[in-house]
Amino acid sequence: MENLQNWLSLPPKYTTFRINRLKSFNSDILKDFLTTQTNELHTSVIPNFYFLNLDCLVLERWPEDSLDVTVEYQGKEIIVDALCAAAVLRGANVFAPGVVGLPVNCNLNEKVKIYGDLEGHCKRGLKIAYTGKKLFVGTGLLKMLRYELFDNGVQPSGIAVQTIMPISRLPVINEAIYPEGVLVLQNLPSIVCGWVVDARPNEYILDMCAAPGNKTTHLAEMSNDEAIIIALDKTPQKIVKIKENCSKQGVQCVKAYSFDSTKCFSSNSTGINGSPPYPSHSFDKVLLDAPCSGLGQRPQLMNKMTPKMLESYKFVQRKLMSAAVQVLKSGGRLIYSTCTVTVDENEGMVLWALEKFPCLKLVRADPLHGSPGLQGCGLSDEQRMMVQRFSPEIDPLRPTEPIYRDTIGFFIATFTKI
Ligand SMILES: C[S@@+](CC[C@H](N)C(=O)[O-])C[C@H]1O[C@@H](n2cnc3c(N)ncnc32)[C@H](O)[C@@H]1O
Repeated sequence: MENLQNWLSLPPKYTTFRINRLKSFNSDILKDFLTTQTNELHTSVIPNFYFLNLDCLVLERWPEDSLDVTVEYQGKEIIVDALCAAAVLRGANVFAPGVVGLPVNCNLNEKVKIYGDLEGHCKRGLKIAYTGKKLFVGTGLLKMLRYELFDNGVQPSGIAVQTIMPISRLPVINEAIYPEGVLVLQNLPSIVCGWVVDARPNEYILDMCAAPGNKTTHLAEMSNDEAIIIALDKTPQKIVKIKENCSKQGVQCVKAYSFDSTKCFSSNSTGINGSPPYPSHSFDKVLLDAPCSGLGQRPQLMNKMTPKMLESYKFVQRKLMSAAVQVLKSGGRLIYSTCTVTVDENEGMVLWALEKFPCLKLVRADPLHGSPGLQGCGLSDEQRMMVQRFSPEIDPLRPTEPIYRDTIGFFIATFTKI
């Protein structure tokens, strides 16, 4: 447990991007960008990068002895909320809504020290030094002044601080260095989840909880935009995001609808060419990337999850799984995933589904890159070996490569319908 807690409090040592297979990728753009940053930081070492499985770009952090990022040089302090601080540790800039405190006499482009408010106690708009529990996460250049952030009566947007260097030493890099839609910032296990679905041309695929569409677009791209993909999400505003992402990435084979997927099955439905609900045995593949407690996110600097909230997720997951089983064709594949570490939402859901639906059979969630399922949670060793859990432990049953143990916490299981 202590090992897991430590792991969750730190960011992964890599940044991963998915490369859009529908567009062309030129690695010289990345090399040039890193060379420029390297010169600006007065070092001579360029961070290493490489590819996994053609569509996954892995970018390492600056080696320890190439940069001294621990020195807190003189500079004014900007206070950001814990989520924003976590993003900075992963190499992001500071966006305006994340800023909670900034001294009055700052100038544009002034160097600042970025601190994360660890307890959420800093009052928005604080002008004086914050004395609560805070964590130094990096340095940056101020791009917005106080009046833009707090005083002009509108919700601020845009970059407030351009991060120079997070203490994690991860390169500050985002999708914008490439033409639109070429790169997608995506965690490694989420990319693996796409590989597990393995979308092919002409397959009917349902993505039940799809927003913002990172996996939907991955599936579309791996099928060469030739699968027939239905993307559902309960929240109407999020459908706009899915459509935007499809359009940015040049994806056309996706139809997105705002719908509660627990109700996506109806025996009265006429077919799958329009909006939901759908008849039974409609889809070759169903991806259930379930709403979950999200406890696998890294780094986690603060978490306000209550035991009651934690308990609640399995109920909606069960309803979604029940609908998924109905709309899946016999012989089809159902891929269940979460970005959390709790047994209830992962191994517990597999056990529940196998017991509740005798027509379901657990199969290997290939390609297997994560560790086996947890021991002592009711799954046999054979079943543990079929699922993948992304976590820091080394399991002798299937030791995994270091990069797959330094990801966010994640879980993937695959079923087929008999
Ligand atoms: C883990 S996120 C999905 C991430 C997405 N698959 C991706 O890779 O970009 C879970 C999503 O489920 C949606 N959701 C929650 N309950 C739902 C329901 N009953 N029906 C459909 N979508 C739901 C949430 O709005 C949220 O966008």
